[in-house]
Amino acid sequence: MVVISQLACGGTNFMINRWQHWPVSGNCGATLSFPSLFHILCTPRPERNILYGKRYYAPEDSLILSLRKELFVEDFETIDWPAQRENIAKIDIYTPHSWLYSMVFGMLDTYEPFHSSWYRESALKVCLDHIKQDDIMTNFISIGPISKMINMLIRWLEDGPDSKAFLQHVDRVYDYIWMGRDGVNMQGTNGTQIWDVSYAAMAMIEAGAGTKPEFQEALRKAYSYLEVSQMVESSPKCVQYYRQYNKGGWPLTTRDHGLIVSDTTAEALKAAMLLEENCPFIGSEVKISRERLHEAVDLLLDMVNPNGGYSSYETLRGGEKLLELLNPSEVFGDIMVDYTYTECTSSVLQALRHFVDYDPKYRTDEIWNVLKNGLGYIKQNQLPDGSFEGSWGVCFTYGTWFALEAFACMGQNYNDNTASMQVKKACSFLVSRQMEDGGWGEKFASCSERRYVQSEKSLVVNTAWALLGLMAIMLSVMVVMDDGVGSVAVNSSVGGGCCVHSVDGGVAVGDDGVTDFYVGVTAIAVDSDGILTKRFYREVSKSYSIDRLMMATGLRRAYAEFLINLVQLDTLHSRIYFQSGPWGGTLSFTPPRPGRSQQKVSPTRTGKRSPIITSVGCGMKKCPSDVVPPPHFLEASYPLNVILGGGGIGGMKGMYD
Ligand SMILES: CC(C)=CCC[C@@H](C)[C@H]1CC[C@@]2(C)[C@@H]3CC[C@H]4C(C)(C)[C@@H](O)CC[C@@]45C[C@@]35CC[C@]12C
Repeated sequence: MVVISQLACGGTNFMINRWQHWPVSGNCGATLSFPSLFHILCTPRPERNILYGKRYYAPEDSLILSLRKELFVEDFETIDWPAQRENIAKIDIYTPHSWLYSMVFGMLDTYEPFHSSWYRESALKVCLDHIKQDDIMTNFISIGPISKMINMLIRWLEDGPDSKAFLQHVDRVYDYIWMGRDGVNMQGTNGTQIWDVSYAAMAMIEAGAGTKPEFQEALRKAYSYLEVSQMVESSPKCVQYYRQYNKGGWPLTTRDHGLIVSDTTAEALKAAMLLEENCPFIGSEVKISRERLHEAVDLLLDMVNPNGGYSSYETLRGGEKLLELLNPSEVFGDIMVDYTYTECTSSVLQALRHFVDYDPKYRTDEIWNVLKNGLGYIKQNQLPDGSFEGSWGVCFTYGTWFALEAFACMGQNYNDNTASMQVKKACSFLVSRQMEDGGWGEKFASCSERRYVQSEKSLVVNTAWALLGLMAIMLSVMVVMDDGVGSVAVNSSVGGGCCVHSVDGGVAVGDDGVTDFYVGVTAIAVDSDGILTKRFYREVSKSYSIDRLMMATGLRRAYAEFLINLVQLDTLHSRIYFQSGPWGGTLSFTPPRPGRSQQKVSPTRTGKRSPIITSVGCGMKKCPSDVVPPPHFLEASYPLNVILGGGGIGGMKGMYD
């Protein structure tokens, strides 16, 4: 197949070379292993081979001529196309062509004038067959926007402008296209619908929406959407066409698209279970049968890679080192096979771990095996500074959040001293990156430079991820509140100063004595690209009052009072006391002293202690000797500055109350 696809194209045709001016270059590729991620991202696709192999030309008309003038600075006819293959703007070269790539294409250039027409014909037939199958399997949406357009062009050329195939393609152009303020745009995927619905449903459940009548309809619809979107059948041809079988899985976007993703399947499965568990009204009309949930588990168990990790669309195939040498894309790295990722693995572990409790009888031993190996895989990914590099969000904050969620779902937390060294290091990493303003901010450049690049100001999304990671692993105390609003989870951190607490009702509370005051209004939502989870944080003030807090968050008075009637903080890893009473005063405490017992805190507070909210201890009484307090954590009295962040528990609840 490799040979066929290479023979089907060549190196010197002007159309192919023209494509090299685009981020996705036009060379044919080395494999047809459908439908790995690199097929979406880059170029080795049969459709290009066909356009080249058949020498399709559009007749020159005035539009084409004027486009040539617009696009090329030099006279089009005089351009030496073969020489342009390596002529790429510096800014676009992320992965330069390898020696192997240049050599192979050099050889193909030489072969091109003498190529065998018979061999080419049969290779093109195979390519066309793959394109047709791609159209059928994706309902003419195709894997991504690039192959979509080229498939469509080929069906136009092969089948004709009035053909059913071409018209079916036209119908699905709108899955990608949208009108933005800057004109017509095409998105990189036909959406992120299932991913979004799963996360949104889980956020609503966390926020307590499951018991609020006004949210029933939305949650019911979310569940129905998951029900209709699950893949119920794998094509019998998936092996023949190099596809991952997809029965039981969920795609990132829609069922029509059909390409399941491991972590989307995991998140959708988790959401379905949580909806059933937390919403009594779910299941009365529409029900995802137990059998279908089993099919989702089967698919996840089947997608595990030998290293214990999970890829996104398919299992790791092919020799990645060799194939990477044939990466033609220039602008992307590590795309030739679907690698394994901390994030995908973490999502799968969370879903499977939840499933074991949901249905303790189904394939339990196999699931535990996958869980154990999966955590082992994640551990291996830890970098010396404690962080985990993410691939699908920015970047170390995102990866570390997912890693911590994986450790947490496997039972590690600070509450009962089960946090491993890896977890401590990961938390230390996050804590060390907390900025003076209390938040976290990691620049996009982290992804390309592969090192943590801090932003000037903290950022909403990064702050949320860091807090979510810390909260996942450090939940330590639950206190039921007297006004029935909810419960409080209080956490302390390894870094010595910053404590991250999560409070049911919309906020997480942290206090490191220098942090600003943030209020999380926590809608879990999806960002403008529809990809990433967000919790919204709003900076309110450095000094605050109940009224401002209420105004900023929409919290009702009793709850706002509770929040700001916090907190006696008995330093690192230690003890939290809650006090009620009028807000005011300062909080004095002694910083942690490595290796020594914690000092008692003497709050200068007014007001009476609540009979209901009692003091609670949370584990360690001794500060571990390796803890170095951050420089700002000095022995002093501080105004009680608090981070209120979007709590993992019940983010939006405060908003409803
Ligand atoms: C290069 C061009 C122009 C288009 C192709 C882009 C697509 C390959 C990618 C656009 C969205 C992606 C990144 C998609 C987004 C969600 C993630 C994820 C968070 C679910 C992740 O965990 C697994 C991989 C993702 C599915 C992604 C894969 C690649 C895109 C579709």
